[in-house]
Amino acid sequence: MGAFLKVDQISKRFGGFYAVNGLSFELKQGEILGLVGPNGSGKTTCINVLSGIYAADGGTVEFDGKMIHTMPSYKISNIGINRTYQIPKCFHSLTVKENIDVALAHAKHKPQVDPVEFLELQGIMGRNAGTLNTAQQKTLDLARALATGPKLLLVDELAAGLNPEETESMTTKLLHLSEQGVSIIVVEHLLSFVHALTKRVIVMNAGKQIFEGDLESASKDPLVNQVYLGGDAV
Ligand SMILES: Nc1ncnc2c1ncn2[C@@H]1O[C@H](COP(=O)(O)OP(=O)(O)OP(=O)(O)O)[C@@H](O)[C@H]1O
Repeated sequence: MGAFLKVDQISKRFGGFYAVNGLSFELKQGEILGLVGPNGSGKTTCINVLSGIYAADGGTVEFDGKMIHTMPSYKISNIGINRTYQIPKCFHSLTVKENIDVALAHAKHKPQVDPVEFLELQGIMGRNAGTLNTAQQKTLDLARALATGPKLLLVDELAAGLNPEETESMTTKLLHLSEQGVSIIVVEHLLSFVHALTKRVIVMNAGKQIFEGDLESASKDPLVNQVYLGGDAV
């Protein structure tokens, strides 16, 4: 199968500073890619460009046969890319049900899974999102993304704030989505989570890719060790 997502030399700068600087990679349908690297290396900015939060200053992004790098975020969402946020972006004054209903109302694709059942949210549907703990808000953020039936799901530090049991459960769920054909990019500091999800990671530093391969090989790479891992990958 060919590339479903083709990112070619994308750049994003803030003033004169390049947060992402000539990043290229491809992703197949149903594939999971880990995007890792030190703080400030450009991972979230990459996700922000792919989801249309920022327009790229250079380069192209092709998704499912369409060039999307100049599209606004709502159009990108409509064609099947959706995401979670490092700090979940649910509506705090709405209930969990209302939050999911808003996403369902805007969905252009049938969800692959029922987000409520899949993420086991039945017990908190009447709670206001603002009263949820971090793990619950992250799960709700994911539910809202899944309600849109994404073909490409971008998850930004989903495991941060989850306990080991919740992390394991999240791993199983993301693997299930990938088996359903959903491509997933996982931005993550918790490398054991990434390791459980995929053999393919890109290590970023200063806006550029410095390594592509599996985490075990990354741990043996001198540059990755120098800037990021300190010799301890998984
Ligand atoms: N809106 C913005 N305005 C100015 N600088 C920004 C903006 N967003 C990100 N940056 C800068 O771009 C660089 C990359 O940030 P980014 O959040 O993409 O890194 P990251 O790899 O996701 O980091 P972390 O792992 O800490 O989340 C950082 O130096 C950051 O300060």
